[in-house]
Amino acid sequence: MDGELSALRDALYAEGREHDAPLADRLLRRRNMTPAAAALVATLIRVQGGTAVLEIGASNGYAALWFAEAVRDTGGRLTTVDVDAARVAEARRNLERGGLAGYAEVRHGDGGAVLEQTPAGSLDLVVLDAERPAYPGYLPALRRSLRPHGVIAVDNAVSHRDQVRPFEQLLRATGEFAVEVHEVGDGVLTAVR
Ligand SMILES: C[S@@+](CC[C@H](N)C(=O)[O-])C[C@H]1O[C@@H](n2cnc3c(N)ncnc32)[C@H](O)[C@@H]1O
Repeated sequence: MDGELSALRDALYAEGREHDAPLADRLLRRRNMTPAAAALVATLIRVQGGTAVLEIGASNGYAALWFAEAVRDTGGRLTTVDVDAARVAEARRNLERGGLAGYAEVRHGDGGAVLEQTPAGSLDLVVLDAERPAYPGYLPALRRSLRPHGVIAVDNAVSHRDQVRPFEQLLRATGEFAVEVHEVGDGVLTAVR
């Protein structure tokens, strides 16, 4: 692993924890994935050889630094989306600092709309790390845009179990996905098609 990239990620993660600690309003927090959860998803991308990866909820690009590194090595590309323009600018800056801007597109907009525009069967892996109540509404577009053996990864599946459960139940009800919840970081749900 690139030592400078690793040091940048460590610094951003520590800075994010410090930034978030005094903030009562969760929408003002960066709420980065834990390193362990981001590393798990990056490993899935590598094992899968995933080249088309979408993250919904970029924040300042912390987790994107993990996913963009993975797609750099698989010969792919990450698209990461955020509704907040200031965060989009930060994510772009951080990907630039990490030398990974060439492997990632940071889009400003609604992740659901981006999913809707994604060609059928084109995505290898989708990371959901935005507003959890919206996830059930993403399911039709996820089913359309994911390729066979594609993966959906959802953060906070343990820390916010009750908010993720409706989506988990819908995924299981399709009968199309092997669904597991991993007790890594804040909990990562994986659904493999
Ligand atoms: C938990 S943070 C993402 C953290 C990021 N994945 C990381 O690990 O560094 C959630 C982000 O989702 C964004 N967000 C909320 N609703 C969204 C939507 N509908 N589409 C795209 N981004 C959204 C918020 O602005 C916020 O930056």
